[in-house]
Amino acid sequence: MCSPKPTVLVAEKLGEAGVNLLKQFADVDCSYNLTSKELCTKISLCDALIVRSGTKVSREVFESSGGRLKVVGRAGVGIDNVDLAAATEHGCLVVNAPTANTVAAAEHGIALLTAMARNISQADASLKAGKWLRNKYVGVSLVGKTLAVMGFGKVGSEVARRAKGLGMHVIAHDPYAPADRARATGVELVSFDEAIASADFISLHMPLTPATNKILNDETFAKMKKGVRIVNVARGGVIDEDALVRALDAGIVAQAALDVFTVEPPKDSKLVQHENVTATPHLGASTMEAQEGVAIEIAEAVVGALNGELAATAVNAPMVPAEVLSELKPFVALAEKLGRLAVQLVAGGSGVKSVKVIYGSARAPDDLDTRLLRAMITKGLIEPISSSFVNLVNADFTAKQRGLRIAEERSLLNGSLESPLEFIQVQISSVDSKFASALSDSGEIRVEGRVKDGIPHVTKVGSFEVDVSLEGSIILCRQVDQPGMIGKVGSILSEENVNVSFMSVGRIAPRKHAVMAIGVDEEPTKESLKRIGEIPAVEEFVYLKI
Ligand SMILES: NC(=O)c1ccc[n+]([C@@H]2O[C@H](COP(=O)([O-])OP(=O)(O)OC[C@H]3O[C@@H](n4cnc5c(N)ncnc54)[C@H](O)[C@@H]3O)[C@@H](O)[C@H]2O)c1
Ligand SMILES: O=C(O)[C@H](O)COP(=O)(O)O
Repeated sequence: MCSPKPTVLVAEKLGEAGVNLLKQFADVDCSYNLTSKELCTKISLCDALIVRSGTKVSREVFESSGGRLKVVGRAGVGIDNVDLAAATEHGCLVVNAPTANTVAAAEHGIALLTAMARNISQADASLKAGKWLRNKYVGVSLVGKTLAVMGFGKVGSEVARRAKGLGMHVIAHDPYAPADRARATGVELVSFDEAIASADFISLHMPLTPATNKILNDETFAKMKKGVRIVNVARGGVIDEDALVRALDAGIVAQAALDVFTVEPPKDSKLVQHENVTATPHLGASTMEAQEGVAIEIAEAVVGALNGELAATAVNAPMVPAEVLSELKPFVALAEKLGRLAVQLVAGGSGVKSVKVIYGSARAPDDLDTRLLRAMITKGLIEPISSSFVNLVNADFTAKQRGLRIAEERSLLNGSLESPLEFIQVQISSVDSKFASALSDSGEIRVEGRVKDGIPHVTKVGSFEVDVSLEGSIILCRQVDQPGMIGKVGSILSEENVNVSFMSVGRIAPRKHAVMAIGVDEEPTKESLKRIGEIPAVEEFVYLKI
């Protein structure tokens, strides 16, 4: 029998508090040191995967999951070991734990900086080998020296603060960091060339990206002060390691202290064995405190994501602050239902390519983040007509793949600022409709909805005003406006024991055309729908599953 609990595969050692937290909610499989093949085999039985930096979560892993894998949790910061594009394409959310190991990494950076400056590891090894070499291991002082912090993010800024406490003159290079935040720490932001040319010590704290890959190389080493000292607790790949060996041999770089390597564990020992290199095996985040913190942070994020909550630390989906989310929640449901409604009004054979969404709101345009709403409209539009599973993660990607363009527009209203939105309107252009009355005067399918008492309602179909809650399914029916129509349709449905939850009639003028919208709790039989269609005044009707 299938377990009702989700299964979480923990593929690398995770702090006990995190594992315990996961166990309250899921079946937890702690299997370490899996080969790629073993991971690919296991993953098809798992709903979530938790890794640190030692596991490559490749495209093959997502493909092997057969769609079951919903969340990858990275128990740490760097997500360069996770194929994010593949995760997004497979609708798999990637979350990380970005803050719990910041201080540990910064402390390790400072530990390497000071250990390198005073030859601690070399002197220790020499003493343990029975030697007493006091002249050989004379170090350099830190006070008054210039430290260039490359990447002034969470770790970089903590390193900067600590280095200032050691009496160093700290400068930083970070193209995206706000200058006032740096200034508040007493750090001047400078250009890349200025940073590397003026530094006595360089400490690397940027992520590994195509732009930072091998950012320290033969050319950049040549621009540095002779005798510069380098610390890397970021990612090995930001340094061209062969070039670093050459720079060390040439004396351009006097010393390096490295916690991270291009390939881990490093295959080529030339760098690690170099006598001017102090090396640790990627220990930046490895303190008891940081690992417990990271484990709890990632376990909470993974459990939340499996419960359908939007993760605050999502890496490949919009992060929506909790207060914004609670405000938007009813509109999220409305958005999806309007998408479902609109697409079911399209006649077979018309390809849906162009959709316009209008958000009616009294709030200023930049006060409404529509990414979540757009994703849910996309889900509503695509899921009823395909086998794709669409979520917040892959909505934009899936729409693009299907050649579906979604344009968004704001309609600025004068109403109350209390609610984030008054209405959402979805238009599908250049298609035929199976319910001609859903076409607006300008020819596109048009449905509009509002939230009333927390419940989504459709309030306009084509040019007709209606009002039906979008809770079950609905029948839209156009007829010549005349007495007794509600009764006739209602009695056909009641004969079939179909409960009518809501009914509303929108008409252009008395005794002209009207559109009746009927909400039903059960699915009417084909026969009863046929009988509704045969009522003489009924001109067209459609049954839509919401
Ligand atoms: N050794 C470890 O165990 C360990 C532990 C934690 C973090 N890390 C690594 O440290 C690095 C920093 O982590 P963080 O938490 O501070 O990340 P962060 O995102 O808070 O900071 C990274 C900073 O780098 C900047 N940046 C991006 N591109 C840059 C470029 N081309 N030049 C200069 N700066 C650039 C960003 O603007 C950002 O401010 C990451 O690579 C992370 O994986 C390693
Ligand atoms: O990116 C990180 O968080 C650090 O590199 C730590 O990696 P780890 O979890 O493998 O120690």
